[in-house]
Amino acid sequence: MIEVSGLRKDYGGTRAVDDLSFTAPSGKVTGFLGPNGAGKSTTMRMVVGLDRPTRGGAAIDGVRYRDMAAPLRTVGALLDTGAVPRGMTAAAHLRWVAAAARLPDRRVDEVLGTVGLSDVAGKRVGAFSLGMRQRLGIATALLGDPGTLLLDEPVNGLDPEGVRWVRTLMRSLAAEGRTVLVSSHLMGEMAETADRVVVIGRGRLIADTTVADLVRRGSGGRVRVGGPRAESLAAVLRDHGYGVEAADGAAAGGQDGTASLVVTGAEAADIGELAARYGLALHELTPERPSLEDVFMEITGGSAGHVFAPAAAVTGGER
Ligand SMILES: Nc1ncnc2c1ncn2[C@@H]1O[C@H](COP(=O)(O)OP(=O)(O)OP(=O)(O)O)[C@@H](O)[C@H]1O
Repeated sequence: MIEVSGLRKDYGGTRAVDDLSFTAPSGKVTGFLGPNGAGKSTTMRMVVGLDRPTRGGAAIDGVRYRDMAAPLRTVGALLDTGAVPRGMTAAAHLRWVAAAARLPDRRVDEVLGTVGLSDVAGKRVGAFSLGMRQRLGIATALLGDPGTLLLDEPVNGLDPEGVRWVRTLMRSLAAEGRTVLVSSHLMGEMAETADRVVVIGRGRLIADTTVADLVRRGSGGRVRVGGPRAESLAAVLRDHGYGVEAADGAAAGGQDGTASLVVTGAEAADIGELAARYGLALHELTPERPSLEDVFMEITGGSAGHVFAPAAAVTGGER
Protein backbone atom coordinates (compact mmCIF):
# COMPACT_ATOMS: atom_id res chain seq x y z
CA MET A 1 0.00 0.00 0.00
CA ILE A 2 1.21 3.48 -0.86
CA GLU A 3 0.15 6.28 1.47
CA VAL A 4 0.73 9.86 0.46
CA SER A 5 -0.13 12.39 3.13
CA GLY A 6 -0.07 16.15 3.03
CA LEU A 7 2.53 16.06 0.29
CA ARG A 8 3.71 19.40 -1.03
CA LYS A 9 6.49 20.38 -3.41
CA ASP A 10 7.51 23.91 -4.27
CA TYR A 11 10.00 24.65 -7.04
CA GLY A 12 10.84 28.28 -6.41
CA GLY A 13 7.54 30.07 -6.88
CA THR A 14 5.82 27.04 -8.47
CA ARG A 15 3.76 24.75 -6.26
CA ALA A 16 4.00 21.50 -8.22
CA VAL A 17 2.23 19.39 -5.57
CA ASP A 18 -0.20 20.96 -3.14
CA ASP A 19 -1.11 19.17 0.11
CA LEU A 20 -1.87 15.94 -1.66
CA SER A 21 -3.14 12.91 0.24
CA PHE A 22 -4.29 9.59 -1.16
CA THR A 23 -3.86 5.85 -0.71
CA ALA A 24 -3.10 3.27 -3.38
CA PRO A 25 -4.19 -0.08 -1.90
CA SER A 26 -2.44 -3.39 -2.44
CA GLY A 27 -3.94 -5.86 -4.89
CA LYS A 28 -5.30 -3.04 -7.06
CA VAL A 29 -4.21 -1.01 -10.04
CA THR A 30 -4.58 2.65 -9.09
CA GLY A 31 -4.58 5.05 -12.03
CA PHE A 32 -2.88 8.37 -11.32
CA LEU A 33 -4.42 10.85 -13.69
CA GLY A 34 -4.02 14.47 -14.51
CA PRO A 35 -3.27 16.79 -17.39
CA ASN A 36 0.30 17.64 -18.35
CA GLY A 37 2.08 19.45 -15.55
CA ALA A 38 -0.46 18.33 -12.91
CA GLY A 39 2.31 17.03 -10.65
CA LYS A 40 2.13 13.27 -11.26
CA SER A 41 5.83 12.71 -11.94
CA THR A 42 6.86 14.97 -9.07
CA THR A 43 4.61 13.01 -6.68
CA MET A 44 6.00 9.68 -7.86
CA ARG A 45 9.58 10.91 -7.54
CA MET A 46 8.89 11.96 -3.95
CA VAL A 47 7.37 8.55 -3.12
CA VAL A 48 10.63 6.87 -4.15
CA GLY A 49 12.90 9.41 -2.51
CA LEU A 50 14.20 11.07 -5.70
CA ASP A 51 12.81 14.44 -4.68
CA ARG A 52 12.51 15.88 -1.20
CA PRO A 53 9.01 17.05 -0.21
CA THR A 54 8.62 20.64 0.91
CA ARG A 55 6.08 19.29 3.37
CA GLY A 56 4.30 16.00 4.12
CA GLY A 57 5.49 12.57 3.15
CA ALA A 58 4.85 9.20 1.63
CA ALA A 59 5.22 5.64 2.84
CA ILE A 60 5.04 2.20 1.31
CA ASP A 61 3.58 -0.44 3.62
CA GLY A 62 4.12 2.05 6.42
CA VAL A 63 7.82 2.67 5.74
CA ARG A 64 9.33 5.78 4.17
CA TYR A 65 11.60 5.12 1.21
CA ARG A 66 14.69 6.39 2.97
CA ASP A 67 14.07 4.01 5.90
CA MET A 68 13.78 0.90 3.72
CA ALA A 69 16.38 -1.80 4.27
CA ALA A 70 16.08 -3.17 0.72
CA PRO A 71 14.33 -0.52 -1.40
CA LEU A 72 14.47 -2.34 -4.76
CA ARG A 73 12.93 -5.45 -3.22
CA THR A 74 10.13 -3.29 -1.80
CA VAL A 75 9.32 -0.89 -4.62
CA GLY A 76 10.10 -0.78 -8.32
CA ALA A 77 9.66 2.36 -10.38
CA LEU A 78 9.56 3.30 -14.04
CA LEU A 79 10.16 7.01 -13.96
CA ASP A 80 12.51 8.10 -16.72
CA THR A 81 13.18 5.79 -19.66
CA GLY A 82 15.97 8.07 -20.88
CA ALA A 83 18.00 7.31 -17.77
CA VAL A 84 19.84 4.23 -19.12
CA PRO A 85 23.24 5.04 -20.72
CA ARG A 86 22.86 4.53 -24.50
CA GLY A 87 26.13 2.61 -24.84
CA MET A 88 25.10 -0.09 -22.36
CA THR A 89 23.39 -3.31 -23.42
CA ALA A 90 20.04 -4.15 -21.87
CA ALA A 91 21.52 -7.15 -20.03
CA ALA A 92 24.55 -5.18 -18.77
CA HIS A 93 22.27 -2.44 -17.43
CA LEU A 94 20.09 -4.94 -15.59
CA ARG A 95 23.12 -6.85 -14.22
CA TRP A 96 24.53 -3.57 -12.94
CA VAL A 97 21.29 -2.67 -11.15
CA ALA A 98 20.99 -6.24 -9.80
CA ALA A 99 24.53 -6.17 -8.44
CA ALA A 100 23.99 -2.76 -6.81
CA ALA A 101 20.89 -4.09 -5.06
CA ARG A 102 22.47 -7.49 -4.25
CA LEU A 103 19.91 -9.31 -6.35
CA PRO A 104 20.75 -12.69 -7.92
CA ASP A 105 21.88 -12.59 -11.59
CA ARG A 106 19.14 -15.03 -12.58
CA ARG A 107 16.60 -12.23 -12.04
CA VAL A 108 18.10 -10.47 -15.08
CA ASP A 109 17.14 -13.34 -17.43
CA GLU A 110 13.77 -13.68 -15.73
CA VAL A 111 12.75 -10.05 -16.16
CA LEU A 112 14.12 -9.91 -19.72
CA GLY A 113 11.81 -12.83 -20.46
CA THR A 114 8.87 -11.20 -18.71
CA VAL A 115 9.12 -8.05 -20.82
CA GLY A 116 9.93 -9.85 -24.06
CA LEU A 117 13.47 -8.49 -24.52
CA SER A 118 15.45 -11.77 -24.24
CA ASP A 119 16.34 -11.73 -27.95
CA VAL A 120 17.80 -8.21 -27.81
CA ALA A 121 19.45 -8.50 -24.37
CA GLY A 122 22.90 -8.06 -25.94
CA LYS A 123 21.96 -4.97 -27.98
CA ARG A 124 22.94 -1.46 -26.99
CA VAL A 125 20.14 0.59 -25.50
CA GLY A 126 20.97 3.46 -27.88
CA ALA A 127 19.57 1.34 -30.73
CA PHE A 128 16.30 0.65 -28.87
CA SER A 129 12.97 2.12 -29.92
CA LEU A 130 11.02 4.10 -27.34
CA GLY A 131 8.80 1.07 -26.81
CA MET A 132 11.81 -1.19 -26.16
CA ARG A 133 13.20 1.34 -23.69
CA GLN A 134 9.83 1.33 -21.93
CA ARG A 135 10.01 -2.46 -21.68
CA LEU A 136 13.55 -2.23 -20.32
CA GLY A 137 12.40 0.33 -17.76
CA ILE A 138 9.63 -2.02 -16.68
CA ALA A 139 12.15 -4.89 -16.47
CA THR A 140 14.30 -2.73 -14.19
CA ALA A 141 11.30 -1.97 -11.99
CA LEU A 142 10.49 -5.69 -11.71
CA LEU A 143 14.07 -6.77 -10.97
CA GLY A 144 13.73 -6.87 -7.17
CA ASP A 145 10.34 -8.67 -7.40
CA PRO A 146 8.85 -5.78 -5.40
CA GLY A 147 5.42 -5.70 -3.79
CA THR A 148 4.84 -2.15 -4.99
CA LEU A 149 5.25 -0.69 -8.48
CA LEU A 150 5.14 2.92 -9.62
CA LEU A 151 4.92 3.29 -13.37
CA ASP A 152 5.01 6.77 -14.90
CA GLU A 153 3.28 6.72 -18.31
CA PRO A 154 4.32 3.12 -19.07
CA VAL A 155 2.43 2.91 -22.37
CA ASN A 156 4.21 5.92 -23.84
CA GLY A 157 5.62 4.97 -27.23
CA LEU A 158 4.13 1.48 -27.24
CA ASP A 159 2.18 0.10 -30.19
CA PRO A 160 -1.31 -1.35 -29.59
CA GLU A 161 0.11 -4.81 -28.87
CA GLY A 162 2.54 -3.25 -26.37
CA VAL A 163 -0.26 -1.30 -24.72
CA ARG A 164 -2.25 -4.52 -24.31
CA TRP A 165 0.82 -6.21 -22.91
CA VAL A 166 1.36 -3.50 -20.25
CA ARG A 167 -2.32 -3.63 -19.35
CA THR A 168 -2.21 -7.40 -18.85
CA LEU A 169 1.04 -7.16 -16.90
CA MET A 170 -0.36 -4.53 -14.52
CA ARG A 171 -3.53 -6.56 -13.96
CA SER A 172 -1.55 -9.70 -13.19
CA LEU A 173 0.82 -7.85 -10.85
CA ALA A 174 -2.19 -6.54 -8.93
CA ALA A 175 -3.81 -10.00 -8.97
CA GLU A 176 -0.68 -11.29 -7.20
CA GLY A 177 -1.49 -8.83 -4.41
CA ARG A 178 0.98 -6.11 -5.40
CA THR A 179 0.29 -2.39 -5.26
CA VAL A 180 0.38 -0.80 -8.71
CA LEU A 181 0.28 2.98 -9.14
CA VAL A 182 0.31 3.98 -12.79
CA SER A 183 0.22 7.50 -14.13
CA SER A 184 -1.33 8.47 -17.42
CA HIS A 185 -3.10 11.24 -19.19
CA LEU A 186 -4.84 8.65 -21.39
CA MET A 187 -8.27 8.15 -19.91
CA GLY A 188 -9.35 5.33 -22.18
CA GLU A 189 -6.36 3.30 -21.12
CA MET A 190 -7.17 3.79 -17.44
CA ALA A 191 -10.80 2.85 -17.94
CA GLU A 192 -9.58 -0.52 -19.20
CA THR A 193 -6.86 -1.08 -16.64
CA ALA A 194 -7.41 0.65 -13.32
CA ASP A 195 -9.60 -0.38 -10.39
CA ARG A 196 -9.31 3.01 -8.76
CA VAL A 197 -8.33 6.44 -9.96
CA VAL A 198 -6.67 9.35 -8.22
CA VAL A 199 -7.13 12.47 -10.33
CA ILE A 200 -5.03 15.56 -9.71
CA GLY A 201 -4.96 18.99 -11.29
CA ARG A 202 -2.34 21.66 -10.61
CA GLY A 203 -0.92 19.55 -7.82
CA ARG A 204 -4.21 19.15 -5.95
CA LEU A 205 -6.52 16.19 -5.45
CA ILE A 206 -9.61 16.35 -7.64
CA ALA A 207 -11.01 12.84 -7.22
CA ASP A 208 -10.10 9.62 -5.43
CA THR A 209 -12.59 6.95 -6.36
CA THR A 210 -13.36 3.92 -8.53
CA VAL A 211 -13.45 4.23 -12.31
CA ALA A 212 -17.13 3.22 -12.33
CA ASP A 213 -18.03 5.82 -9.72
CA LEU A 214 -16.14 8.55 -11.54
CA VAL A 215 -18.10 7.90 -14.70
CA ARG A 216 -21.39 7.65 -12.80
CA ARG A 217 -20.82 10.95 -11.02
CA GLY A 218 -19.70 12.64 -14.20
CA SER A 219 -22.94 11.69 -15.92
CA GLY A 220 -25.02 13.61 -13.38
CA GLY A 221 -27.33 10.59 -13.37
CA ARG A 222 -28.79 11.09 -16.86
CA VAL A 223 -31.19 8.39 -17.94
CA ARG A 224 -32.96 8.21 -21.29
CA VAL A 225 -36.49 6.96 -20.95
CA GLY A 226 -39.30 6.53 -23.43
CA GLY A 227 -42.83 5.20 -23.66
CA PRO A 228 -46.30 5.76 -25.08
CA ARG A 229 -47.52 8.08 -22.30
CA ALA A 230 -44.48 10.26 -22.11
CA GLU A 231 -46.29 13.35 -20.84
CA SER A 232 -47.80 11.50 -17.90
CA LEU A 233 -44.43 9.95 -17.17
CA ALA A 234 -42.76 13.37 -17.30
CA ALA A 235 -45.34 14.77 -14.87
CA VAL A 236 -44.82 11.88 -12.41
CA LEU A 237 -41.05 12.26 -12.57
CA ARG A 238 -41.20 16.02 -12.07
CA ASP A 239 -43.55 15.52 -9.10
CA HIS A 240 -40.85 13.36 -7.54
CA GLY A 241 -38.24 16.09 -7.96
CA TYR A 242 -36.37 14.76 -10.97
CA GLY A 243 -35.31 16.90 -13.92
CA VAL A 244 -37.06 16.04 -17.19
CA GLU A 245 -36.27 17.24 -20.70
CA ALA A 246 -37.31 16.10 -24.14
CA ALA A 247 -34.55 13.93 -25.65
CA ASP A 248 -32.71 15.38 -28.66
CA GLY A 249 -34.53 18.66 -28.28
CA ALA A 250 -37.81 17.11 -29.54
CA ALA A 251 -41.06 18.12 -27.89
CA ALA A 252 -42.16 15.56 -25.34
CA GLY A 253 -45.23 13.75 -26.58
CA GLY A 254 -45.69 12.67 -30.21
CA GLN A 255 -49.04 12.17 -31.85
CA ASP A 256 -49.58 8.86 -30.08
CA GLY A 257 -47.98 10.25 -26.93
CA THR A 258 -44.77 8.28 -27.50
CA ALA A 259 -41.61 10.21 -26.83
CA SER A 260 -38.16 9.95 -25.34
CA LEU A 261 -37.15 11.95 -22.29
CA VAL A 262 -33.86 12.61 -20.58
CA VAL A 263 -34.17 12.43 -16.80
CA THR A 264 -31.59 13.85 -14.43
CA GLY A 265 -31.05 13.07 -10.77
CA ALA A 266 -32.59 9.59 -10.92
CA GLU A 267 -31.17 6.11 -11.31
CA ALA A 268 -32.78 3.88 -13.93
CA ALA A 269 -34.21 1.75 -11.12
CA ASP A 270 -36.00 4.78 -9.57
CA ILE A 271 -37.66 5.54 -12.88
CA GLY A 272 -38.63 1.92 -13.50
CA GLU A 273 -40.21 1.66 -10.05
CA LEU A 274 -42.21 4.86 -10.51
CA ALA A 275 -43.42 3.86 -13.96
CA ALA A 276 -44.62 0.53 -12.59
CA ARG A 277 -46.36 2.18 -9.66
CA TYR A 278 -48.30 4.52 -12.00
CA GLY A 279 -49.00 1.85 -14.63
CA LEU A 280 -46.94 3.60 -17.33
CA ALA A 281 -45.34 1.30 -19.89
CA LEU A 282 -41.72 1.94 -20.79
CA HIS A 283 -40.22 1.23 -24.18
CA GLU A 284 -36.79 2.52 -23.30
CA LEU A 285 -34.79 2.88 -20.08
CA THR A 286 -31.12 3.60 -20.71
CA PRO A 287 -28.62 5.17 -18.30
CA GLU A 288 -26.40 7.56 -20.26
CA ARG A 289 -22.77 7.13 -19.35
CA PRO A 290 -20.14 9.56 -20.54
CA SER A 291 -16.72 8.20 -21.37
CA LEU A 292 -14.01 8.54 -18.77
CA GLU A 293 -12.42 10.96 -21.23
CA ASP A 294 -15.48 13.26 -20.97
CA VAL A 295 -15.46 13.13 -17.17
CA PHE A 296 -11.76 13.81 -17.04
CA MET A 297 -12.09 16.88 -19.26
CA GLU A 298 -15.03 18.05 -17.16
CA ILE A 299 -13.28 17.74 -13.82
CA THR A 300 -9.78 18.84 -14.77
CA GLY A 301 -10.81 21.62 -17.11
CA GLY A 302 -11.69 24.01 -14.30
CA SER A 303 -9.54 26.01 -11.99
CA ALA A 304 -6.99 24.54 -9.60
CA GLY A 305 -9.38 25.19 -6.76
CA HIS A 306 -12.20 23.17 -8.30
CA VAL A 307 -12.76 20.08 -6.19
CA PHE A 308 -14.71 17.16 -7.56
CA ALA A 309 -16.45 15.61 -4.55
CA PRO A 310 -14.56 12.42 -3.83
CA ALA A 311 -16.72 9.34 -3.38
CA ALA A 312 -14.41 7.77 -0.87
CA ALA A 313 -12.85 9.54 2.05
CA VAL A 314 -9.32 10.57 1.24
CA THR A 315 -7.07 8.63 3.51
CA GLY A 316 -3.55 9.33 4.61
CA GLY A 317 -2.18 8.50 8.00
CA GLU A 318 -0.17 10.90 10.06
CA ARG A 319 3.49 10.20 10.38
N1 LIG B 1 12.81 20.12 -11.35
C1 LIG B 1 11.85 21.02 -11.52
N2 LIG B 1 12.11 22.35 -11.39
C2 LIG B 1 11.13 23.26 -11.54
N3 LIG B 1 9.85 22.98 -11.80
C3 LIG B 1 9.52 21.69 -11.97
C4 LIG B 1 10.50 20.64 -11.83
N4 LIG B 1 9.87 19.45 -12.01
C5 LIG B 1 8.57 19.74 -12.27
N5 LIG B 1 8.36 21.07 -12.24
C6 LIG B 1 7.07 21.76 -12.43
O1 LIG B 1 6.14 21.14 -11.57
C7 LIG B 1 4.87 21.00 -12.19
C8 LIG B 1 4.44 19.55 -12.18
O2 LIG B 1 5.25 18.81 -13.09
P1 LIG B 1 5.19 17.23 -13.24
O3 LIG B 1 6.23 16.84 -14.25
O4 LIG B 1 5.24 16.59 -11.92
O5 LIG B 1 3.75 17.02 -13.84
P2 LIG B 1 3.12 15.76 -14.56
O6 LIG B 1 1.73 15.66 -14.09
O7 LIG B 1 3.99 14.58 -14.37
O8 LIG B 1 3.13 16.20 -16.07
P3 LIG B 1 3.39 15.36 -17.41
O9 LIG B 1 2.16 14.56 -17.67
O10 LIG B 1 3.59 16.44 -18.43
O11 LIG B 1 4.62 14.54 -17.18
C9 LIG B 1 5.01 21.61 -13.58
O12 LIG B 1 4.57 22.95 -13.50
C10 LIG B 1 6.49 21.54 -13.84
O13 LIG B 1 6.89 22.56 -14.71
